[in-house]
Amino acid sequence: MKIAIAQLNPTIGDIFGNSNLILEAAKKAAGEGANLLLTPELSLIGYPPRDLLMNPSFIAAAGAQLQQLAQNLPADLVVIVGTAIPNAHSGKKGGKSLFNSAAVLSNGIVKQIFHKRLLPTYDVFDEDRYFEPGENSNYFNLGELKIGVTICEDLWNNEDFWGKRSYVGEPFLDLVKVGVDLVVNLSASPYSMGKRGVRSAMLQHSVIRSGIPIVYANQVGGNDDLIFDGSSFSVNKKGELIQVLASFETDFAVIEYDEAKQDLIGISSQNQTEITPAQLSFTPQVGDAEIWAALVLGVRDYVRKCGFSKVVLGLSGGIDSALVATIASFAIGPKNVLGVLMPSPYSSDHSVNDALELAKNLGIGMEMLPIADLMKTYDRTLADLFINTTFGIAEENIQSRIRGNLLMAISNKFGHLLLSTGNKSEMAVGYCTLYGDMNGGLAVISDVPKTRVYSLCRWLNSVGAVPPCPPSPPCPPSSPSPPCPPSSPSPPCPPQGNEIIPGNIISKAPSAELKPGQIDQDSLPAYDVLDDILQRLIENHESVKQIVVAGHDEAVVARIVKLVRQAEFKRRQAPPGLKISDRAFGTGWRMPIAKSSIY
Ligand SMILES: NC(=O)c1ccc[n+]([C@@H]2O[C@H](COP(=O)([O-])OP(=O)(O)OC[C@H]3O[C@@H](n4cnc5c(N)ncnc54)[C@H](O)[C@@H]3O)[C@@H](O)[C@H]2O)c1
Ligand SMILES: Nc1ncnc2c1ncn2[C@@H]1O[C@H](COP(=O)(O)O)[C@@H](O)[C@H]1O
Ligand SMILES: N[C@@H](CCC(=O)O)C(=O)O
Ligand SMILES: O=P(O)(O)OP(=O)(O)O
Repeated sequence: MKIAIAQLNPTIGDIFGNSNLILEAAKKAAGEGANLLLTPELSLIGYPPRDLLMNPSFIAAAGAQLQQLAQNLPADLVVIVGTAIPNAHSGKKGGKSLFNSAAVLSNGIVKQIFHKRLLPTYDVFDEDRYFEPGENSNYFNLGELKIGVTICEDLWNNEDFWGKRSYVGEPFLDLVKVGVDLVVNLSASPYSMGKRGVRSAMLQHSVIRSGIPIVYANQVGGNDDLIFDGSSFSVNKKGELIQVLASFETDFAVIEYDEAKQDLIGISSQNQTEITPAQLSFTPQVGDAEIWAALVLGVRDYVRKCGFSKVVLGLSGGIDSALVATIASFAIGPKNVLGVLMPSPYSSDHSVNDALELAKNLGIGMEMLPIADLMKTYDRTLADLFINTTFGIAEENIQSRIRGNLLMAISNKFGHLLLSTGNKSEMAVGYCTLYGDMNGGLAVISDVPKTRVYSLCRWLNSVGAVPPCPPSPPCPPSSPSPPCPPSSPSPPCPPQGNEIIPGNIISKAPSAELKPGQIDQDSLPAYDVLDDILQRLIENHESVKQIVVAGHDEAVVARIVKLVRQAEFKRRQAPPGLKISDRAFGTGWRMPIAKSSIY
C-alpha cells in the first residue's frame, strides 16, 4: 500500500484555496499510485484558525467544502483531511461546539470522522477555547490494514525527549491496544529552534515501544507569528527515520507499506531525489541556517498572505536593520524591498556609508530622507513648553518618532508593509521607542537575541549567499485577495559572491545614534552577558538567585529583571513577531502590565 504525504501551506480561512491544494495533491497522489493521502491538521481551514472558529458561517462553509472536495477527489484514493466539525451534543452536554477532526474521504463521501483527543492549551496553543476532546480510539480499515489516526498533540507527551524516555501518550497506547498496523498523524506543529529533532525523537520512542510505524504529516508556512517548518517524516517499526520531507517549503512524498513485512519501506519525494543519512535525522543542534530559513519563510508568507508585495524599513547602517533587509530580500526579492536612510545630525558618516553599501550589495531600492529640518521644527514647536528642561529621552525619541512617521507615510502612500527591526534583547529590556522604531506591521527579528543577530550575519557572509535576482514577485493567494500590484523596474542584480553584510556593520559598536557618541553598552551590559541573563530569565524561568549562582553580577541581574518587567507595556504594543524560540514575546506570552513590581 502506498501512502502519500502532502506537506501543504494552507492560508487560514481560505477554504476554497486550501481545498484546491488538497485536490491537486490528491491528483498527484493518484498519479503515483497512492492508496491513501495524508494532509496536515486542519488542512482545509489552516492552523491556527483562532476565533474564526466562532463564526458559524465559516464552519458551515468548511462543512460544505468538505463534501464538495470528497466528490471531486480521484476514485480509489482515500484522503484524510483536517477540519473543524460541529459537536452535535454541545448544547445538551455543555461541551464546546466543535471538534478538531480528521475526515476520511473515500468514494465521493465523508466516510468517517475522528476527533483530536489531546487539545494543547499552553504557550501559543489555545485549543481548549474552541474544541471538545475526542474520546474514542480512532482507526479505520483500508484493505487489510488497520490504520490509527492521530492529530498532532495526540502523539505528544511531556517527557524530556533527549533524556529519559519512558512515557507514551494515551491516544497512542489505545491504538496499540486495538492492534493497529500503522499510525498516521496530521500535524500543525510550529517551528522553534531544535523542535524538528524533538518531534522525531519523540515519535521514534513511541514506535520503539510499540513496534507500530508512524507517518507524520506537518503543515508548512508562516501564519502570523507562527512558522510551520513542515519536516514531515516516517518512522519504520524498528524506530528508524526512513523518510524526511523538506523543511520550510512545501513538499510531497509517497511511502510504501509492505504488507508482508508489516512495515513502511521505500520513499519518493518531490524535493529530495536522493536522501543522505544526514538528511535522515534531525539533530538537536540549532544552526543559523535553520533559523535563517524559518525567518525567510515567516516574512515571505506574512507578506504574501496579507496581500502585500513590497516592504519598507529604516536602514540605519546598524546590524539589526541590515539583517532584516537581508531576510526580506531573500523572502520576497530585493526589488520588493525599500530601505530608507534617515540621517540626523547625530548619525555618523559610517552609518550612512554602511547602509548605502548594504543596499548596493542586496540590490534593494534605497531612499535618503535627512531628518535635521524636521528635528528643528519639533524643537521650535516644543521650545516654549520645554523651556528650562535638559535635552534627554524625550528629544532622543523624537528622532525615532520622526523616522517612524516617515516610514508609515511611505507605507500608506505606496502600500509597502513596514518591517520593524527590534531584536529580542531590545524588546526584553524596552530598548526601543514606542511609535518610533517600534512602528511596523511585522517584527521580523523580535524573537532573535542580539548575539544570534551577529551569528546570523556572520553565517550569511560565510556562505556567500546572494538574494534571488530577478525575484518572482509574490502574489497574494487565491480569492478573495486583491489583485497583485504592478511591480516597479528592478534595480540591478547584486554582485555575486561578495559578503552581503559589510564588515563594518558587524564590527562596529551597536548604537541608537540618538545623541552624540551614544552606544548601546552605555545603558546595557555586553550583549553576551545580557542574552545569557535573558535566556535564563525568560526561557529557563530561573530566579535571580539562580542566575547569580550561574556567575552573573547580582546588581546587573536585578537591573535587567526590573527592565524586563517594566517593558511589558511596550511589548504589548509591538507588532507581531516571528517566533523561533520556545518562549517568544507573542501569542504565548501573556503577562499582565499593571502588576506588582515584585514579579
Ligand atoms: N528609538 C530607537 O531607535 C532606540 C534604539 C535603542 C534604544 N533606544 C532607547 O530606548 C529608550 C526609549 O525611551 P523610553 O522607554 O523612555 O520611551 P518610550 O516613549 O518608548 O516609552 C516611555 C513612555 O511610555 C509610556 N508608558 C510608560 N509606562 C507605561 C505603562 N505602564 N503603560 C502604558 N504606557 C506607559 C509613557 O508615555 C512614557 O513616556 C531610550 O532609552 C532610548 O535611548 C531607542
Ligand atoms: N539613521 C537612520 N536611518 C534610517 N533608519 C534608522 C536610522 N536610525 C535608526 N533607524 C531605524 O530605527 C531602528 C532602531 O535603530 P537603533 O539604531 O537600534 O536605535 C533601526 O533598525 C532602523 O530601522
Ligand atoms: N505539542 C504540539 C502541539 C501542536 C498541535 O497539537 O497542534 C506542538 O508543539 O507541535
Ligand atoms: O537597529 P540598527 O540596525 O540600527 O542596529 P544597531 O542597534 O545595532 O545599531
